[in-house]
Amino acid sequence: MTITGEMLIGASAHRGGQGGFRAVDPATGEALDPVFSGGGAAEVERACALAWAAFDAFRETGLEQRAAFLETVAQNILDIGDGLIVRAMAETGLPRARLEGERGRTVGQLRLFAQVVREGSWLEARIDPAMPARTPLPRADIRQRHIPLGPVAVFGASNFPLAFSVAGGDTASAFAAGCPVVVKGHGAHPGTSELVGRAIRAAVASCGLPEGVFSLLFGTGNEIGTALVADPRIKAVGFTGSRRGGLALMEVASRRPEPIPVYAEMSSINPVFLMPTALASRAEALGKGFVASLTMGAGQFCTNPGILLGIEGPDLDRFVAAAVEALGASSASTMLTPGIHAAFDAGVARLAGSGAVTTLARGMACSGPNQAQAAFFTTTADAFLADTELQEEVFGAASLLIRCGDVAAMKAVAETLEGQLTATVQMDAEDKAAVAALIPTLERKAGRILANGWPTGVEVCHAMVHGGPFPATSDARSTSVGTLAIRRFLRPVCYQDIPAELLPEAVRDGNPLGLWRRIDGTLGQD
Ligand SMILES: NC(=O)C1=CN([C@@H]2O[C@H](COP(=O)(O)OP(=O)(O)OC[C@H]3O[C@@H](n4cnc5c(N)ncnc54)[C@H](OP(=O)(O)O)[C@@H]3O)[C@@H](O)[C@H]2O)C=CC1
Ligand SMILES: O=C(O)CCC(=O)C(=O)O
Repeated sequence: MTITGEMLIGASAHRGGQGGFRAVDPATGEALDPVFSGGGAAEVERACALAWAAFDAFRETGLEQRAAFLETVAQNILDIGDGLIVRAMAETGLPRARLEGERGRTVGQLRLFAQVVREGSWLEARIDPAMPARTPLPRADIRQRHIPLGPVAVFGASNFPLAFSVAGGDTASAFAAGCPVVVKGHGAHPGTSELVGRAIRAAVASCGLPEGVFSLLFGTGNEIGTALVADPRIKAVGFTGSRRGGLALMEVASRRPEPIPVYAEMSSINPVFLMPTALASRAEALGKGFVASLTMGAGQFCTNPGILLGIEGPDLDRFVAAAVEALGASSASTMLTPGIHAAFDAGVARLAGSGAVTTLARGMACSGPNQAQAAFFTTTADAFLADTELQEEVFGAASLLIRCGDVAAMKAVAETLEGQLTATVQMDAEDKAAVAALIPTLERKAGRILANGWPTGVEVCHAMVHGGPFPATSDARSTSVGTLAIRRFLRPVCYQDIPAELLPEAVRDGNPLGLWRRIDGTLGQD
């Protein structure tokens, strides 16, 4: 498949009037062909008009047709072949194995949402039959199903060029809900984005769907993203990126005459609690495991273990010694973009320059452009509690160990943390009581609590929560990974005394879709 540098607006490919830009191979600094054109207000207008025109037809597609569409997108992405991986490697500096794995996750995610669509419980059909003889007042016939919100704006993430980008979790869940999608592709990997965009567009055509179900826009600067979120036909936003970017888009969304929900996944430092018995029994293994999680993908995961908490003493010292050794032997890795690399270096310099922080180790020296050396720091619980800046995420392989006096001090630090995507406890059986005391705090702080694992690597499944209180996300009631992500793009509609022939199939008598429905409060397939 050829990469042309055009935007994909419905069925047409389009060169925008804004300045052109090229992707950069972060490993070499070389600009890659072709030149991509950036769009502006005119392209947003066209894509949103098409998305709106497609909405009513797309949202009433049969469950089977919509599921088949998701499966066709998945197959089309696979059919691009190795060219997709090669282009993504050049645009991101990420290694082949990681990108092949990410492609598998992306395709698997689309197929999982196809199963969800077919199964239909996301419609949450409910029927409270009329009770004409009820006294003192009769009850009307009241039925409910969920419908999609409308066209969704999706911002591709820099750090997952496939799984959180053009056909990533936000797009898959919005399509599953029945929402047309307008993607603002990330400028760091436009070629990868175009290839995947063309795969989606081909699926739209071959599945007989209206062209406005999908568009892909590019643009440097904030103009196009702002215009997209402000467009009255956009009804929700999916975003993964910086706290500043997420907050800016939330502001745009809330100032609209009709404010809309923004589901932004932004900033998380993912605390790891090293409980005393676990440290005593396996400090060295924990030190190595921590460094493997920290340095994976140059640390460019929002689930990266950015702080650790442990109790002062010889066991913690053994952990530190093992981590220092492993981190010192870790090679410098290419980061995704010069901007992300510069932000990492600035964040590391900020920590290294803090009077309250000691540098424990740095990774191996850099040997090419945009490479980052992993960094491991330590401070005390008191210093951490006194300086809120120490909580700021450093995106990349940098982590801060907080030395605590006892388990109570660990809990005190946990209480001051901002919202998190994850919280991890490393525990043995003897730590159970202390962990039980910590869990209520962790539940209030994080979307996912893990024991004896590492937070990087999110399973795409039904029970996953990749979310959490602000600033991990803008809406703690949601997840951006896993099948529950579909809920973000749905809303309930109630039908009261609507004639049978006008009711949607999901709530008709006789259950023509064979759904699980709640009838007068009881779940069943009647
Ligand atoms: N926690 C996480 O999951 C992640 C955090 N990050 C953090 O983000 C930093 C920058 O990386 P990046 O991935 O580019 O994230 P950004 O938040 O800077 O950008 C993400 C997307 O949002 C758009 N955008 C950002 N700000 C605005 C705005 N004010 N108005 C309109 N659109 C906007 C960008 O468009 P444009 O490029 O045109 O500005 C881009 O398409 C990293 O250094 C890191 O700190 C990055 C990835 C994941
Ligand atoms: O750890 C993962 O698999 C997902 C991380 C993520 O969502 C992110 O870095 O944006």
